[in-house]
Formats: sequence, structure tokens, C-alpha cells
Amino acid sequence: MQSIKTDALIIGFGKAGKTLAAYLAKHQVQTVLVEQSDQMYGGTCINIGCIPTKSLVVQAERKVPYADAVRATDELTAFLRQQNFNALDTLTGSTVITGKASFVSAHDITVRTQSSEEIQIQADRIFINTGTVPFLPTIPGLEGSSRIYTSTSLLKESRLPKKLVVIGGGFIGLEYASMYAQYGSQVTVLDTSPRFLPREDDDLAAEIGNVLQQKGITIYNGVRLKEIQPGDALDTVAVSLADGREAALEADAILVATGRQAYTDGLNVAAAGVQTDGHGFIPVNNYLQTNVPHIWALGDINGGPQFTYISLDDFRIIREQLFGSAGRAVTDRKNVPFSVFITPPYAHIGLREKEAAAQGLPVRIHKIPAKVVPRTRILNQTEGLLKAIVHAETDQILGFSLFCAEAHELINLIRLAMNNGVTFSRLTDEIYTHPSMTEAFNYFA
Ligand SMILES: Cc1cc2nc3c(=O)[nH]c(=O)nc-3n(C[C@H](O)[C@H](O)[C@H](O)COP(=O)(O)OP(=O)(O)OC[C@H]3O[C@@H](n4cnc5c(N)ncnc54)[C@H](O)[C@@H]3O)c2cc1C
Ligand SMILES: NC(=O)c1ccc[n+]([C@@H]2O[C@H](COP(=O)([O-])OP(=O)(O)OC[C@H]3O[C@@H](n4cnc5c(N)ncnc54)[C@H](O)[C@@H]3O)[C@@H](O)[C@H]2O)c1
Repeated sequence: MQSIKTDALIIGFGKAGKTLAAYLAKHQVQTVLVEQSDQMYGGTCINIGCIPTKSLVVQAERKVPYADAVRATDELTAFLRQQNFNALDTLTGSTVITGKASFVSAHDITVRTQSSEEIQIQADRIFINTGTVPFLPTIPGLEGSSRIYTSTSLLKESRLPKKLVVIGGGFIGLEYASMYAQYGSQVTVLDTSPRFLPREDDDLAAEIGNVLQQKGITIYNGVRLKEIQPGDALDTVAVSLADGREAALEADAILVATGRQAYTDGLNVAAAGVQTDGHGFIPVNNYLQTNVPHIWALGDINGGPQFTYISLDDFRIIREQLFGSAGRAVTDRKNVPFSVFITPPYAHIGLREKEAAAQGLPVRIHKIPAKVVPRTRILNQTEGLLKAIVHAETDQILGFSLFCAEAHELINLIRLAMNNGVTFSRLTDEIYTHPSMTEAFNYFA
């Protein structure tokens, strides 16, 4: 059996882990990164998350036939996977081992490779970056159905579903619903939550719901999923609707998108004395340390927001700890935005109107329809609504909701403004290039 001693061991090829591995190796820290699958170099984002889904969204908008889009997306992820592997494998001081890691003690792990070889690794510092996997709820008939997909398995399906039922109307559910409807599937979204997009303000949720429905998507909230009945040509999803009616929805594909769960299967963190919470996530302090001081947890697995850019920011916290002044901490993150890549995309940052009201803040609300921005006419994407929540006395931007073309780009500019004290009047009275989506801010003035 091969034995390795290393300064740093990273378990999982996620955004934080791979960025940290490269950084450590470049700073003369001997680093081993263990990834369980040769199909996951680069982690969830590259292989089964952000990149393939957004590639499919863009190609749906460009009206590329579905099978061609899946093929092009596979080529893209294969390219990025190899690029991610090479970036670490060719770096002096960094070693990538492909196999499943399992703790033996607080400093020792074993790795079982794909050819069942065992490698023992002893490390001074260990960074857990093992991510999450889809959570599947208990619904009678779900396990027995051959038409059940997760976000991962549906990406591999080159045949376009004719009738797609999406269980869960969150990030993944809505992104898939929007893109499959554009490819030509008949899409129904089922969600147990009584309200559509319950965290968002009513006006935004209504606007988004209307646009999705105009694209042919049927959305049911407040449903109770009773059973999935297998059939020869189609499965049937039996539900009780919010108004008490019963419905039987036919589907040749059923996507389950009801959240993601911590992935520590086989990792045996207990052998290292690392604690997990009731949901399997690994609790960390403000500097991402677990209860065992030389073991850190980065990315989704620490129970923080599940975004690639948060995983990257976790890397920055570690970098500052090991090489800087330890000045960066989880609680320093102010105004973390998000973008849902429906068409047009929806992005949000800061407070919603209802949250500002609940805090008793004096607010001014500014709203414009997306269609007043000339760029939306050029893009032929005139749907949407832009809304600013502004402090009535200080003119500071408290929050912004953007449901419009390029919202995922604009939201980053707003973050820069908010975190640097740029007032709403200043933001809306700047010079912006024309015809761009950024000049939407001028239309608020
Ligand atoms: C369909 C989908 C779309 C998404 N879209 C977006 C988006 O547009 N924007 C965005 O910001 N976020 C998006 N996300 C979320 C984003 O992908 C995740 O938040 C991010 O990838 C998490 O990265 P991570 O660093 O936690 O680790 P991950 O990238 O999840 O990597 C964990 C790695 O650890 C490996 N591993 C696990 N256990 C072991 C073990 N015992 N031994 C060895 N290796 C192991 C796994 O194989 C995996 O490669 C999306 C997610 C999904 C599922
Ligand atoms: N654009 C992005 O940044 C992006 C895209 C995709 C995923 N993600 C990340 O991945 C995470 C997981 O996404 P997700 O969509 O799986 O989770 P989610 O938490 O966003 O949404 C889950 C939805 O499923 C519903 N639900 C839960 N149980 C249900 C049941 N039994 N039946 C019907 N509906 C049920 C919930 O009410 C909720 O609306 C997100 O939280 C996000 O952090 C991000």
C-alpha cells in the first residue's frame, strides 16, 4: 500500500478546493487533492452544475436543437474538466489523486482508487470540500420509476422530454423549467410551498410567474404529491392541488429539484472527531474551521449559501488565514447577490421591500418596466421589471431586484455600489454606454 505525507490535503475538487490547491502549491506548500471521480475534476459547477446548465440555457435562447445543445455542452464540460485537471496536475507541489477519501484519524485518511488500490495519506492540515448531492423526498412510486431524473441525470439525456414534470420550483426547478420549455417540452412545475417564490416581493413573484406562464409553463404551488404511477408510455404524477382538486399529470420525464443535501457519504468524519449537524453539514466557525482546529470545511458542505462564488470566497478566507492577517471572515460578507438563470434572468441583492418594511426602515421604492430600456428591444427581451429599495433619508441602496435581460451582470455593479456607499441618485445619474443594459439605471432618474 502506498503511503504519502503531505503538508495539506484537500478532499474534493470544488471551487474552493481547487483554487486553494493551486495557491498552496504556488506558495511551496506540498498539497494533495483527492477527487473521487475522473468525471468530476473541477467539481459540481464545471461538470453537473452552473456551466452545463447555463450552456443549455444560452443554447435554448439561441434556438439550437436540444440534442445538438446537449452534445455541445458535453464537449464544453469535457474540455473544462481536462483543463481543471491539467492546471493542478502539472503544477509543482500539487498532486491529484483520483479515489474516494475516508478518514481513519484526525490526520490520516485512506483513498480507495477506481482500481480498488488503497493509498494512505497523512496530512498536517485537511480541507474538506465534498459538496452536496440532490435530496430526494419520499414520494410513493418515486424510487420505482424509470422516468425520475435529478438535475445531474437530466443533463445527460439527449432525448428532449415531451412532457416534463418538475418537482420543486426553486433555483434548479425554475432554471430547468424555463430552458426545457424553450426547447419545446411541455413543462409543469409542482411545489409544496403555498406561494410561488415565497421570499420575493409579491410584484416580482407575480411578474416572473406571468412571464413563465406566457412561455407555456404551468405552475402549481401548495400541492401535495400523492404518488408517481408508472405507465408504459408515460408515468402519472398524482397530486392534490391547493384548491382541493385532484390532478393526474402525465410525464415522460420527472425532474426532482427539491434541494441538495450534504455529501459526506463514506467520508467517515467521525473518525477524525469532526462534528456534523442534524442535516449532515459540517459546522464551522467564522474562519471555516471545524471543531477540530486543523480541519476546515469549505464550499457547500459547511452549510453556507450554495453558490460557486461563495465557495470561492471561502478560499479567500483560508488564504487570508494562512498567508495574511486572518482579516477575512464569513461575517464580512455583505450583500451577497444571486441570479436565477431563467429567461430573462432574475437577480436580487440586499433587502426586499417587505424585509425593509419589517425592519421599520423608511424606504422609497423605484420601479421601471424592462421594456423602457432600449437594449431590451434590440435583444427582443422586453419582459421584466426592475425595482430599487432605497433608504428614504440617506438615499443609500438597501436592495435591488432585477428581472430583465443581463440581470446577472447588472447585479454585480449594484453590489459594488452598495458596498462602497454609492447612493441611488449617484448610481442613476452616471454616464453609461449606449445601448447597454447598464443604462437601465438612467431610466430610474
Ligand atoms: C444544476 C445546478 C446548477 C447550479 N447553478 C449555479 C449557478 O449558476 N451559479 C452558482 O453560483 N452556483 C450554482 N450551483 C451551485 C454550485 O454548483 C455549488 O454551490 C458549487 O459547485 C459547490 O462547490 P463546492 O466547492 O462546495 O464543491 P463541489 O464542486 O460540489 O465539489 C465537491 C467534490 O467533492 C468530491 N467528493 C465528494 N466526496 C468525496 C470523497 N469522499 N473523496 C473524494 N472526493 C469527494 C465530489 O465528487 C465533487 O467533485 C448549481 C448547482 C447545481 C446542482
Ligand atoms: N443560479 C444559481 O445560482 C443556482 C442554480 C441552481 C442551483 N443553485 C443552488 O443549488 C441549490 C439547490 O437548488 P434547488 O432548486 O434544488 O433547491 P431550492 O432550495 O432552491 O428549491 C427547492 C424547492 O423545492 C420545493 N420543495 C421541497 N420539497 C418539496 C416536495 N416534496 N415537493 C415539491 N416541492 C418541494 C421547495 O419549496 C423549494 O421551492 C440552491 O439553493 C442554490 O443555492 C444555484
